[in-house]
Amino acid sequence: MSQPIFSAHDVSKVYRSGEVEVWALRGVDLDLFEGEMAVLLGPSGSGKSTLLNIMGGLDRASAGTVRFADQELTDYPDSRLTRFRRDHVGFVFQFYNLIPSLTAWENVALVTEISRDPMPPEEALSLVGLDKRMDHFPSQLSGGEQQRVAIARAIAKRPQVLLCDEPTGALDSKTGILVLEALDRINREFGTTTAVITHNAGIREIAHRVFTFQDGGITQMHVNERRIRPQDVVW
Ligand SMILES: Nc1ncnc2c1ncn2[C@@H]1O[C@H](COP(=O)(O)OP(=O)(O)OP(=O)(O)O)[C@@H](O)[C@H]1O
Repeated sequence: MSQPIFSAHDVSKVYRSGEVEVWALRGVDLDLFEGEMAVLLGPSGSGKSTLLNIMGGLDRASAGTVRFADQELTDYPDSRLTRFRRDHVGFVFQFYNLIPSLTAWENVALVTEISRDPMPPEEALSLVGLDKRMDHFPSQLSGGEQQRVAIARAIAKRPQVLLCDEPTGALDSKTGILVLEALDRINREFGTTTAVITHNAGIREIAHRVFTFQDGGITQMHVNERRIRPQDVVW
């Protein structure tokens, strides 16, 4: 770990609906270092997803700045933000958003066809342990396997950053651990900077650093002296 690849500085986000204002983020600072695995914890509504979406270019801050490497994202027009997202960021969400009528291989190929320097879909699927399931449709796969297809789809374009919002939220412990193993492997082998939002406090121990959110702010940052392997996570 050396340089921050992401720097969010004094980021606030206000959602307005008529007279009502919701402050989702209140002046948050967060750096993510190249190659780091970060876990974001905190109660529902504390602002975790909002910050991840802003860093990944899916949403915009109301105030503050976000930098990625040497790019200042804050004032990018939509077209440039879309390009940044496409070129550099992989997203994994709680629900896998696979296309049901396409096989695992085809779901991944959809992304590799429009990427600049992708790995072949079969390589991405092999990295998440699904080399034997490439021709299966989502309905023929378990929840954990579908999530691993979603991870393969996210990493196939070789993103520098992987942003994961509750990737194990819909999974039991056994399949959840397989999903964490896939994320851990990609982080270690490719040095992909990875941020994982979770409600499962046991997962914190696989991270280099753990950020705890409360009421739209980060109230604690903890450095793990020793990271544990996903298979040793106590669910
Ligand atoms: N589009 C929106 N319009 C209005 N309010 C929103 C919107 N998106 C989020 N919020 C509010 O912003 C606050 C932060 O939401 P956010 O989803 O970032 O929290 P979170 O910590 O990720 O929660 P969870 O763990 O439940 O996903 C919440 O009060 C939420 O209701």
